[in-house]
Amino acid sequence: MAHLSDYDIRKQYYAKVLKTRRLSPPDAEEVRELTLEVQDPSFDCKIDQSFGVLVEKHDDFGNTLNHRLYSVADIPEKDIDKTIITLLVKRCNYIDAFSGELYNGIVSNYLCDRKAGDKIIITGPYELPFEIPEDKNANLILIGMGTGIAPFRAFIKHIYHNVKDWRGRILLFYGAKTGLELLYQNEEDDDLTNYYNEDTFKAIHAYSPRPLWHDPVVIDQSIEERSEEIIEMLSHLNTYIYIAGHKKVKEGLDKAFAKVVGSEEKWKARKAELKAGKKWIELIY
Ligand SMILES: Cc1cc2nc3c(=O)[nH]c(=O)nc-3n(C[C@H](O)[C@H](O)[C@H](O)COP(=O)(O)OP(=O)(O)OC[C@H]3O[C@@H](n4cnc5c(N)ncnc54)[C@H](O)[C@@H]3O)c2cc1C
Repeated sequence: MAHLSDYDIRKQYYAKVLKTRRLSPPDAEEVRELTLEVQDPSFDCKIDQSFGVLVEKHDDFGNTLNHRLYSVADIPEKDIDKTIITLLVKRCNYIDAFSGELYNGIVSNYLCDRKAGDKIIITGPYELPFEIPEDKNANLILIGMGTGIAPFRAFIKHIYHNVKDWRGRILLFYGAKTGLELLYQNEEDDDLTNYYNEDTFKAIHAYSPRPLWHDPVVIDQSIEERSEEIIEMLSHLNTYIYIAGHKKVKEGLDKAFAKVVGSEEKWKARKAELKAGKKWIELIY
C-alpha cells in the first residue's frame, strides 16, 4: 500500500468550491459532497483517480502541511481551460490515544467547513488501485461503506453514461445504518438508483440495526445471502471484486466468501487467483 509521502505534491492547483452539500441526515455522521472547479488546463483528472487536498495548520508546534487523498466521486467535466471534479468527505473525529481528548480530523473538518466560493489547494491527480476493466463483459462486485461509495458511484455513472454496450454485471454491496444514510440512494440524492437494472446493475443494501453503523457483519450476511449469484459470477474469469472505504469493511469478508464458495481452502485458492490477476483490489483508509 502506498504511503502519503509517496505521492508527489509538487503539482499544486487552486480549486474553487462551487457547491457544498450534506448528503447524510442531520442526526447521522456528516458526509458532504463538494464540487470543485480547477481553472488550469494542465489539470486533467479522470474517473478511477484520486487527488490530494493540502491544508497548512498553525499550532503551538509551528506550521504543518497536511496532505490527504480523496477519490473522484463523479464523472469529471473537462472544458478547455477548466475541470470540475467532485469529492465526498466524512467529517472525522477521534479520541487521541495519548491524551484521551477528542481530536478533529484536520483535512476532513477543513473540507466540511468550506463554503461556496472558497479556494482550496489540491494536488495530483493520482491513480486509484483499481480501474474500470476494458473488457465490456467484465463483472464487478463492488463492496463499500461510507465514503467508499465515491469511486464506485463514479464508475457506475461512467459505465452507464460513457461506455457503449457494457454487458458485464455489477453487484454493489453497500452498508449503512438506515436507508436514509445510503449515500446517493436516499431522499437527499438518489442518483445511483437511476442505474438500478435487474439485468446488469443491482445494489444490495446492508443495514446495521446496531449503534455502530459500520458494523461489517451486515455486509458479510448480505454477501452470504447472495451465494448463488456470487458463485455464478465467480465462475467467470472476468469477474473483479473491489473493496473501498474504512478498514472495517474488510473484516469478515474472507469468512463470508469462504462460506459462499464452500470452504476456507477453496476461497484461499480463488482469492489468490483473483489477486494474481489484479481482480481483488482494496482501497482501504
Ligand atoms: C486513495 C485514498 C482515497 C480516499 N478517498 C476518500 C474519500 O473519497 N472520502 C473520504 O472521506 N476519505 C477518503 N480517504 C481518507 C482521507 O484521505 C483522510 O484520511 C480522511 O478524510 C481523514 O483525514 P483528516 O485529516 O480529517 O483526519 P486525520 O487528522 O488524519 O485523522 C485521521 C483519523 O480519522 C480516522 N479516519 C480517517 N478516514 C476515515 C473514514 N473515512 N471513516 C472513519 N474514520 C476515518 C482515522 O482512522 C484516524 O483515526 C481516502 C484515502 C485514500 C488513501
